[in-house]
Amino acid sequence: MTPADAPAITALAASWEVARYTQRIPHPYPAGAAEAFIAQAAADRAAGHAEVFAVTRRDDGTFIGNIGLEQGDREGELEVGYWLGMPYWGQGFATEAVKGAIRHAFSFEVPRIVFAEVHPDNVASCRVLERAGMVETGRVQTRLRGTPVETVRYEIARPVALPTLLVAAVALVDADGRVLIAERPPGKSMAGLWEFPGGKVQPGETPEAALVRELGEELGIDTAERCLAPLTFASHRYESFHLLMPLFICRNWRGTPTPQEGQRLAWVRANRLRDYPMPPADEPLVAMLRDLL
Ligand SMILES: Nc1nc2c([nH]c(=O)n2[C@@H]2O[C@H](COP(=O)(O)OP(=O)(O)OP(=O)(O)O)[C@@H](O)[C@H]2O)c(=O)[nH]1
Repeated sequence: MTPADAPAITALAASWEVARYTQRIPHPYPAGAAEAFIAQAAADRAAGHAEVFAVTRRDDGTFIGNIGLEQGDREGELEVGYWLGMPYWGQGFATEAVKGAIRHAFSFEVPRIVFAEVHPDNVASCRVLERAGMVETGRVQTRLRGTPVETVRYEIARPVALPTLLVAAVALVDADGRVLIAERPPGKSMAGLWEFPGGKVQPGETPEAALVRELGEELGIDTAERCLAPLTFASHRYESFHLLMPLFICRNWRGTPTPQEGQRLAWVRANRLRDYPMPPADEPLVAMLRDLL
């Protein structure tokens, strides 16, 4: 905000429809209040406990409202609050502003949670918070403009960065064009689903070396890195990790694949792979194999 925003604030914040659900906009709106508000915002920002921004229309820079972030009572929590002038309601501006404020808040290390408290009758604002990805977490007894009220609390938590897991996998293809898949044994995650042989790439290992090792350990076969041709890859978000899985194709190996870890094996034509339930990450791979083989 700049002092030049004062006339727009005065004009837009004067309406009761705007002020009624806010904690702080005085009504009627007195002369000098906008200038005082702008000065206070600058002081709060300098002191580091709150930041208030002008919300402006992207195409012409028109001031349309305010959005702010303020330290909550609890450690690691920032409260988001906003208002827009009535001519700018119902056009998605508030949702865009709230999303921007959340992104801004989480660009700093500290906040774990951004929350908002909203009057239950302020249905439009509840929808804005939901569209910005916030969820209702409870009710809070408080006072709004001097009146006791139960507000609705909305929260959004900092997105957790998922580790990327590198797993190498291979489609072993026999002379009849069938592909080998293995069933994940009971007790493992996703037990009962069928997958391509392979496993996690260990630190310091290449995907090819990991596969040569895994094929020995899991299937008792010998293969050479030069017999592994890159085919495609899967990139899939699981709940606790993001899987990055190069899929190789191999038609040459020594020995007969034999389960070394009690897993069931199946040689399947590419167009029958659909009959075997596979992990979600594998679905696009199956389509590619069907086209290839
Ligand atoms: N080998 C293989 N793994 C796959 C496929 N699709 C897929 O989502 N994965 C996932 O990639 C990871 C493979 O890791 P892994 O085989 O080394 O490990 P695991 O889950 O059997 O457990 P472990 O750590 O006890 O060996 C698992 O989370 C598995 O669910 C696939 O087609 N082949």
